[in-house]
Amino acid sequence: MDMADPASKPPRSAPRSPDPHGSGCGSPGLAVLLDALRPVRRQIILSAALALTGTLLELVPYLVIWRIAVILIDPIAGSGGHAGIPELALAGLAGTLLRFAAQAGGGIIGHAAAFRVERTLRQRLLDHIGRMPLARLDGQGGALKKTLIDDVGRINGVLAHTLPDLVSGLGLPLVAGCLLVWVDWRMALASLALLPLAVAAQARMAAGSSALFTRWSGTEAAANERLLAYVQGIATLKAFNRQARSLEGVRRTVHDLRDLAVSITRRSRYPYALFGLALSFNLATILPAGLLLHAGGSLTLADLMLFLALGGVLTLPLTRVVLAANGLRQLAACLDRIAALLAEPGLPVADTPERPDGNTVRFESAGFTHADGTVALAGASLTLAEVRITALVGPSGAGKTTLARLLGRALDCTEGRITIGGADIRRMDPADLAGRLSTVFQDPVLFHGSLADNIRLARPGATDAEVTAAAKAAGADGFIRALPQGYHTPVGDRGARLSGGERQRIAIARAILKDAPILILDEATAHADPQTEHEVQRALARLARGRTVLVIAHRLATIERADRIVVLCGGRVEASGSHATLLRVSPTYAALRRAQDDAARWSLRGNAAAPTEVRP
Ligand SMILES: Nc1ncnc2c1ncn2[C@@H]1O[C@H](COP(=O)(O)OP(=O)(O)OP(=O)(O)O)[C@@H](O)[C@H]1O
Repeated sequence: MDMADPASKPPRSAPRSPDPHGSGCGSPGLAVLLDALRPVRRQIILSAALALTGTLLELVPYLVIWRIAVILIDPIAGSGGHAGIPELALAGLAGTLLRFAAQAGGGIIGHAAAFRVERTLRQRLLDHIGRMPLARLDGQGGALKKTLIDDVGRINGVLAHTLPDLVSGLGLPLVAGCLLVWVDWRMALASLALLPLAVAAQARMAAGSSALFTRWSGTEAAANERLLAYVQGIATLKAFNRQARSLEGVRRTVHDLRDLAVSITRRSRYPYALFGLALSFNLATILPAGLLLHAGGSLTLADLMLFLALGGVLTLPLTRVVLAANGLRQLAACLDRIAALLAEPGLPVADTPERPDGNTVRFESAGFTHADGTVALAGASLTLAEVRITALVGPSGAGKTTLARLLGRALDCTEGRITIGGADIRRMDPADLAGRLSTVFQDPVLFHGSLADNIRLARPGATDAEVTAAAKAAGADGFIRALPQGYHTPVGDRGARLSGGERQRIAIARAILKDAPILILDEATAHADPQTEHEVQRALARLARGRTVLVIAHRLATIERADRIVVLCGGRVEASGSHATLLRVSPTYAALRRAQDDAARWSLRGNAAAPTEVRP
């Protein structure tokens, strides 16, 4: 393959389709659901069958009472004695026990399958998110949470509850209706006489409901977003005494939600009342029709009793169907969101990965332009020599972070390319690339778990001794041991209970433990105090030995001893060389140096000259 021509073999894109197994069904959301259901389809069918069986067994007591009534009071059909009643009573008891067994069994199997689908789908989404360019995920925390937690959770609810409700809500009226038609079709018609009213009321409620549901989802999302922003920014808002004003915005969105709920309720109150009445008040038609037919001698008392008991509740389960239909409508929106996320393209992966020869990193006219057209890196060419420290400096916005993100494939170059040991990183096995890189970010994230767990993240199989050695080398062992639970101390969200400098030392310990051949230090010592910084610098110097190192630093003092300093300005490499050389040849470097000297002399009493401005 010609490495000079990156276009010679375009990398294969990760599948865009949310239907990789080819469910062949029109809606992407439905395809996702069918795909997720495939491994548990037997359990789902069994759970639905048991739900239906349990529902049909609900009819047994009615039938038993009816047959007993026939025996006791019907002079023609009954035998006149009590023969058969004990058997019927036993059948009633057995039917009831079986009904509980079927419903419990169906519930257990359905829940187990639903949780399995939930877990599998969530894992699939997490894997997919892991393959997506990080830039695509920036600022998407709220939406991702909604899809990963709420939408996937709703699928669980539908499989475990809505589906059995739907099966029983449709099955019971259908079978009971057939039975009643068989007993007496005229009375069956009387039992269903109010059904058209219920259907009309439901149609009235359904008209325009999907537009309302979309409006509701939008208003709810806006309220959630405002609330989340308020809670996350409460410290800053308090500092500027703006919490009342910001809370007003939250209150407004919550009020919008309330107003919408009220208007939806108002709009549907009469149809809803009519719907409930029509389904639950069959006696209004059964009783007069039954009495008339009984008086006319064409309906036995036992049959009249059956219709009064069973006909009265015949259509009631249809309310479950309506609720289930609402649940399914909401599920469709959830599935669409899940399918849309799965349809987001992942970073392209090569069919036949290339293996780098060494760890020299080359940026070859590497450029990156954001979707909004902002050029973050405009064709930068530089080499990170193996076993050397290359420092990257430049004013804010020059593209330093972008360059580091491109190397880790958090983003892919929109022009040019990056190679490691001669291999285009887009054609490397992602695991190989990840294994070769260690990054210490400006603001490292610590996860739930102990401090030891957080260090071990870099190498899950590391022994306690290796974790401690890494922490010692990072200058973290001292403060960790000073904590009451030492290495077992739990860490809160984003390591909130540790200071910035402490979090950074944990991140450095991770990098030390990972022992990757290429190291990216993004302002790694920014939070450290002078004493700690000295320790950390020594640890980093030890760690850097024998590795390809890229240091991104604003404080020039920390990188003066780098093997080579590269000055980035406006997304391009302006110059590179030693500190002394750059002071002569790079106006940006000289300006940065002056700005830093100004800052060092600056005091709160305001005796310094105006700070030097450095433009990207
Ligand atoms: N998501 C984004 N969308 C659009 N433009 C962006 C985005 N992220 C960064 N940029 C822009 O890209 C340019 C380079 O940003 P980058 O973060 O790489 O600079 P930097 O040199 O690391 O800056 P700093 O030293 O302040 O961290 C900047 O102009 C920045 O505003």
